[in-house]
Amino acid sequence: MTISIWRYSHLVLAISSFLLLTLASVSGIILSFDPVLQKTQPYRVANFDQISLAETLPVLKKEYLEISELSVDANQFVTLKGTDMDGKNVSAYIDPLTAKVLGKPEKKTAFFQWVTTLHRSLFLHETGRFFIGITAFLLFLIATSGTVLILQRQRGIKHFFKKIVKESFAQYYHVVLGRLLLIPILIISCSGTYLSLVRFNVIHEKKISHKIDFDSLKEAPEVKLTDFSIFKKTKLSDVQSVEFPFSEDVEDYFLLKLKDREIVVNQFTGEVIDEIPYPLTTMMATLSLDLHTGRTNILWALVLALASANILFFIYSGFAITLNRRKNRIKNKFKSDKSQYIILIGSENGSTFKYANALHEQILKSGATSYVGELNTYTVYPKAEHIIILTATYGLGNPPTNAGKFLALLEKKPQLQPVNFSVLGFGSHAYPDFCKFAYEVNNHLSLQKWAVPLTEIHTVNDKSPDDFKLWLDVWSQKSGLPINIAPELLASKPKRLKQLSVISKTEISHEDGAFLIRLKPAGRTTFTSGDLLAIYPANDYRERQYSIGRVAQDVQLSVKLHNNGLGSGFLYNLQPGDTIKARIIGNSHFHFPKKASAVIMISNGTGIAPFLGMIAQNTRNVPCHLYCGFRGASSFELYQKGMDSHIAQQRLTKLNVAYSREQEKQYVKDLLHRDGFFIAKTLKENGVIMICGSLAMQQNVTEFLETICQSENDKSLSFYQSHNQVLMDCY
Ligand SMILES: Cc1cc2nc3c(=O)[nH]c(=O)nc-3n(C[C@H](O)[C@H](O)[C@H](O)COP(=O)(O)O)c2cc1C
Repeated sequence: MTISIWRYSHLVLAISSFLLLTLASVSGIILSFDPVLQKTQPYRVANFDQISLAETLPVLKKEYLEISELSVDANQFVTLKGTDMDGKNVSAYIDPLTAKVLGKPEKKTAFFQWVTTLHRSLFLHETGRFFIGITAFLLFLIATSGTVLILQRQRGIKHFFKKIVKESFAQYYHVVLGRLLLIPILIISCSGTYLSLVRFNVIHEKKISHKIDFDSLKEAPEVKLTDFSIFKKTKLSDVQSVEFPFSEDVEDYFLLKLKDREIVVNQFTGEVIDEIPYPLTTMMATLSLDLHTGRTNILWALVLALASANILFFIYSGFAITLNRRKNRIKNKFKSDKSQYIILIGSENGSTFKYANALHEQILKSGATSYVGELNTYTVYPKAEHIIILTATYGLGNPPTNAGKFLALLEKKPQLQPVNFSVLGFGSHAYPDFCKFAYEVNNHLSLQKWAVPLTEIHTVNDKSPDDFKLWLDVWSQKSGLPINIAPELLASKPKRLKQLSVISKTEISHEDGAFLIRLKPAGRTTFTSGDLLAIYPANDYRERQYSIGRVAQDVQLSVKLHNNGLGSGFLYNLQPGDTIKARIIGNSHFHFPKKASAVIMISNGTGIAPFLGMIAQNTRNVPCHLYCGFRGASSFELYQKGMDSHIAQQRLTKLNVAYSREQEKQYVKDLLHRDGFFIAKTLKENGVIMICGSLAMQQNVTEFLETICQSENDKSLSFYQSHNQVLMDCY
């Protein structure tokens, strides 16, 4: 609940300010180059920070007939206004040590003036300034609500800078850059807000006025300018300006405007007549201006440019995240206890929502009341006439995470009236337990007294819109609700595909055939071993994923050729030189650990693929132990040569191979039993175990690990899993 309030506030603030924020950011980026360009001009003298007023003023007095003011700007360029020895007016940058004229102060270029006005007031004078002020304050609120969202996502301040799980490009960089640029953005927004508050007199800046007792002013003892102690101790770098006495009357004086105070100095004796520190409001306004414009420091100006550019990225990525969420959002017009049609979804990666939402919208269009929810929210629906369940299957025929509680809820909460039900399973024939969870749901429902089967269970292979349509036609006919959804509306084309060319492919030498294929991505692509390659063999919605081993700069896949296998058949038929389009999916939870005392890799069959790359990439020679299982020695032949060279180069410390159909007829699990003590010790000493291969092997291995962790280390397996010491990628 609280997360949605913060998220909602973050979104509302962003929507209400994004247009002005875009203008302010674009103009802000341009303006941050103004101080950079100014500072490259050659008017700042060497050792500026060391020069005192006692050194410079006498020199200037000697070289000029009259001086009215000396000022130092944010670039530390010194400007003199006065009259030269020929009686001509001077207003120029000067060298404070030699009094030489260095150049003429120039006005801002018309372009920078134009952008400054846009940035400050949108050319709308005070009204524009008001809106810009509000925008700065909204930016502050957006940054604050964003920080709270990151804190909630990371579960506390302690984990603020911990790894972010990459769900999508927009989400990942929105959070990562948000954390990085939080401070500059807070500074930009706070300083902008403060300057606006001062401008509109909400914060009142008190003017300084000096009270001078003119009767007490003395002309003696006359002291030379070089000996004025206040001039001696005041450095030019602390000065904003020095106003010179108008005449030689004792009532005229030097007025020093420093960074933090104003000082009135007797022109004859050098005595400090009056000294008033600036009020806090003035100091804050100067600091805000320095921080908001970057005028005092090139590096800070560049940070401001970067932060402003990132505000533009946040606007883009924020909207991309929202649109993505809205796409799969559940939109309910009617409450569940008022609806005739109840659609319940079991989904892990969200694609099933699209089908459920399409059905829901069509039912609503027909004039009936419909409600969509997740399977875990199952309850009693007093007005329900139909329950329609659309669910995916994961793991070894397991429910998706939003459906894990459904079967228990079903037993606990019987419906009070007879309700028709229909189950549609989403799955893939690439997995041995095709749509298993959907079948379980269907079986359990059939046993409920209140449940009336409306259709047979149907299944959708690989998100096929045509399969969905087959079920929809039957359901529509049986329910008497005429509903039509064109399959084209549901078919989504894969996006952001990269071109890869085939470098080499091995042949299959035995009936248990696996082959290695190496592909080179076109252009620069960042990926590493453990990432996934998604291919679209039929150039449609059907996707097949393979674990990548990165070898040199290439993608290497180890693929088992299945009879009529869509993906494996497609890859096997490729020839060197052919090109394919595919998507590389980052899989950061299964990368070779950056820090580990040792790594134990466990695989069976083609699960060895990512490890082949990781071992080849192990140039730091982290101790690596590979436990891999195959049917027979001929299956391992494909990898044997590579392994020998890795051992010779110490990239692999020890190789352990189990053959299930030959020699001792062992499984990987048996090798692990043999080395149980070593495995427990590796975990205890901060080593990492990586598992890749079939889910059945994963189940066996995790059972063994649970036992050995308890008996040897007195810890549960989940302890090591939560410390990223046991990483799995099984299918
Ligand atoms: C890691 C993984 C495991 C899967 N396991 C199974 C499975 O055991 N049985 C099955 O029929 N489909 C399996 N599938 C396929 C999904 O159920 C199918 O793609 C479904 O349409 C995904 O729906 P969702 O995007 O709503 O989660 C699996 C998919 C993945 C990525």
